[in-house]
Amino acid sequence: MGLKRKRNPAHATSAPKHSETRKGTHLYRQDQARGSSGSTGTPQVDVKEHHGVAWWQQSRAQRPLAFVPKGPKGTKKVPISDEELREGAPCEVVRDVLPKQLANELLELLLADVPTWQRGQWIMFGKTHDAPRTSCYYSLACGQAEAEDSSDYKDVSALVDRRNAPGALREAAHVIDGVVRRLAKRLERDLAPRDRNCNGGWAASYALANHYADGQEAVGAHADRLTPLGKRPIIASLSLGATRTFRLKRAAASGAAEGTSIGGAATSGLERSGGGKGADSNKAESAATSSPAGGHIDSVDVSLEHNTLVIMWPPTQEEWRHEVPRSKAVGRHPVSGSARINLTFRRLDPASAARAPLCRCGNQAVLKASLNRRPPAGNNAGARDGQHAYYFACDNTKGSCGFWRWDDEA
Ligand SMILES: O=C(O)CCC(=O)C(=O)O
Ligand SMILES: [Fe+2]
Repeated sequence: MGLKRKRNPAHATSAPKHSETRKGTHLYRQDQARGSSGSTGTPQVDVKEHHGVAWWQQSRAQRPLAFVPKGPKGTKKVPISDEELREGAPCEVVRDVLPKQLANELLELLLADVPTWQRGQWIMFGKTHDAPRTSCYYSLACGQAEAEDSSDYKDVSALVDRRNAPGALREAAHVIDGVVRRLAKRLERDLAPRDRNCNGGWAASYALANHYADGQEAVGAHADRLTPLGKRPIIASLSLGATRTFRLKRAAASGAAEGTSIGGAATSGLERSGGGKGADSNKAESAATSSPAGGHIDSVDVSLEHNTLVIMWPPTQEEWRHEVPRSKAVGRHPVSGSARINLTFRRLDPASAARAPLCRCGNQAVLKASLNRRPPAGNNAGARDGQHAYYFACDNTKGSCGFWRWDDEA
């Protein structure tokens, strides 16, 4: 706090520009350029040029970060621009989001904290497994971590503890709140009323931190829990350290049948869908339907470089799944090496958490979105945004009691 930092253009324009003159940038970019010839973790691309400029000559701002699969098997990756990503998927990337010095300081500070983070656990067929990453919650609610109700969290596991965010993390959250609110202006009417700028705008109340020591650590395909965040949440995801691939797929395109639900998968259950074991293998599934022109995207890989923010706008958690697959090609960072830290900035919606009924097991049921989008006859579930029907269901991974109820919130 209180440190003088250079102003970042990302905070002032909707298409942040890379500053060639920013102090300290030059050295770092040389390092990135070295990495880009082989080890940035960027997906293998079959083209050498994008928008007429050779790959290695492109500045960080021009270099495409998003790639869609092409060809019948989806093995080729075609770069798309930031605008094409924004048009084809409900998410966008902001490069160099934090002042460089703050991003580096935050990385070092969190790396020092990492040995105290814990592995979440998940249960499959009655067996408990350790998550392939370590995690921790940082509360941004003004030093209130102890006072908050632990049942409000549970994105990961009751095992993962919460602590008050250090100053640099609060400062980063403040910058990110501002960036999200600025970019949210054009989406105002698609946002949940609580997040609209006319109601004061979105602000993160906590950050879920994940540490991936190397390319063997991952998170499987999932949607983040709606229960603690409410319907149509905004989630802002900051990457620090090594470069990894963030894969987004439409839930319907990843094999979900009509009526399939999404949005209730706890991170503790993520590995069920493949992140634990060679998640790269599901690459080809939706390849044929992705448009490199950006009009319609079913699947996209985003290369997450140090200090890049991905904003998942609604309805990402309702309609898409995201993952960080295992990978041999991790783009090393000068400070963290092969390790990557991710912070997902989220806003708790205590009213949403409080509405979840108890299932017959006596646990809080989870809120899920139905992908078939049809509110049931005679029920106003889903009528509020006209897009999704929502329901509550038992979340007991050791054996469901079968509890299920439409959410009829008007
Ligand atoms: O590491 C990432 O980029 C994603 C993490 C994530 O999806 C989660 O914590 O829910
Ligand atoms: Fe997630």
